[in-house]
Amino acid sequence: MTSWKDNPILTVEHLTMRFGGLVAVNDLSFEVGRGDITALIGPNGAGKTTVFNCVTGFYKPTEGRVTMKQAAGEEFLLERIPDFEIAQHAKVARTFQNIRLFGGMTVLENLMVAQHNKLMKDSSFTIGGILGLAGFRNSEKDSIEKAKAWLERIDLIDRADDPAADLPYGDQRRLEIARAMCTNPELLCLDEPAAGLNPKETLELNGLLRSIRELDDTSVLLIEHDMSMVMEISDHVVVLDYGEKISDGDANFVQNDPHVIAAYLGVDDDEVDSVEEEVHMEHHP
Ligand SMILES: Nc1ncnc2c1ncn2[C@@H]1O[C@H](COP(=O)(O)OP(=O)(O)OP(=O)(O)O)[C@@H](O)[C@H]1O
Repeated sequence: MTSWKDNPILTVEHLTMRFGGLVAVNDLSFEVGRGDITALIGPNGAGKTTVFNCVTGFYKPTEGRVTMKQAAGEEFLLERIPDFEIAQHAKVARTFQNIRLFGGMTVLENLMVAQHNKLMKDSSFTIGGILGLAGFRNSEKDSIEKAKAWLERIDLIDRADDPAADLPYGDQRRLEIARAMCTNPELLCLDEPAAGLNPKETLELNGLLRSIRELDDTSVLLIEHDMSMVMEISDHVVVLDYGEKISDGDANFVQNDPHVIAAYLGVDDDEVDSVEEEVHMEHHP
């Protein structure tokens, strides 16, 4: 199954990222299908975060091309545009490994700040606009409505006026995703969204990600170490090891790929054949 090749929202071609002598990502190509949940996995140091940083404009790749194609057909070469434009114009949003909410602001304010760009644009960046012209007022009302709708969805409407830092960890993670969604992304990039979550919180996260795929026309690209979570919700999994792609397919394909098993077990390449035999034996005893 390779449906992601037929209608990709993101196409990564020959991406290479070097840090001095270290090649963190080497000639990597893959697609992210529109409407899919795609996971980027691999052992520690495989290059996953580096790929994310190239896609979201935090790093300029040494070589290669990253193309974002919006639903309306417009294309953006992400390696050529500054990171703030990637969020605003290309409609790619991201979260980070460590939570980056504004802890002293309320839960609601965190979702309002995310919509700051639109608010400022609708007020024509003027003080008059902000001090009460209809455009700004309407826009502000829309922003509040949107924030409220997201708080309902993540079940935090009762905590709207509490400081974000007072929320339990799992709620902060979901608030971060809601904040990213308030920027209306077509592609949402999540860096280890399940890290530190308990099983109940992971289930809630899965529900949220599925609802985003189904209700918001937003495709999801995530890095994750929690394999059961990845296999449960991903339509497509790309596996990296030492900066190179070693497997690419649906969850079932990747789980049974001896190259993946060998990489996670730390087995050398010349032992892959014997791992393959073992995997085969397990499934066809
Ligand atoms: N800014 C940087 N400068 C130098 N080396 C870096 C930099 N960022 C990453 N690296 C190196 O690139 C390689 C890939 O790192 P990266 O963080 O992308 O891997 P990862 O798959 O995300 O790992 P983890 O699962 O541990 O987060 C590692 O060897 C890392 O030390």
